[in-house]
Amino acid sequence: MKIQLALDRMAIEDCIQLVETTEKYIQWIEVGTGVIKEYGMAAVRELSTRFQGKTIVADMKTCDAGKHESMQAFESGATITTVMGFAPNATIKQCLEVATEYGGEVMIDLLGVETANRVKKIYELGARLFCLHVGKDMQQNGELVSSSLFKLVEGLEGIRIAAAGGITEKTVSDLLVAGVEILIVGSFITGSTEPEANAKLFSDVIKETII
Ligand SMILES: O=C([C@H](O)CO)[C@H](O)[C@H](O)COP(=O)(O)O
Repeated sequence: MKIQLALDRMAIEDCIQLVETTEKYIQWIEVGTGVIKEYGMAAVRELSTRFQGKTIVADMKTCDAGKHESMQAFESGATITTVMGFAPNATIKQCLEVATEYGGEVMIDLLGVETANRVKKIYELGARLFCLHVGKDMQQNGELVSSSLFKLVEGLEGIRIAAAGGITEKTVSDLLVAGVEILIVGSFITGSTEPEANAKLFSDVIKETII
């Protein structure tokens, strides 16, 4: 089980400060798409250099130019890069090939993917790390990561499942029980006036659920 702290839509200084405040409780650091769009790969370089004990996820959300963008992520110190599940197979394949070359991994972001058949195809390309994702805009309509999303990955052997989208201390236990291994949490921690307390609470609930 891993907690991935999603750093999004904030200044690089705030990203650093948030990780320093919460690092006892988190294992993976997501350099969010918004942060990458603001600062470029310098953000990934900065966070991977500062927090060498952590797994760095570059949330590239690649949907084309798979080879180039994955190389950018790994060359900048990322351990994992993300590619959209609706990207062309050729793009996903390139990302997976580059990850193998660099000894990294690819997380398939299933935002916008609606059928298990599509996920099976991606699995056949070699992907093993999938993220069930309810996007920011969908959250505004009251949507949450729910059991219906798990149907997308049902029956796929040897995969690891991540989940993202408005996860809080109230929803994390059900996700763990449903088989999520990587719990991606953003606003619950980063949008809080007490990020350390919320990170601790999140981690405590997980520990209690696992026991
Ligand atoms: O990936 C994310 C989103 O698409 C914005 O780029 C978020 O980092 C992810 O959803 C986690 O954030 P919260 O929903 O705030 O927990």
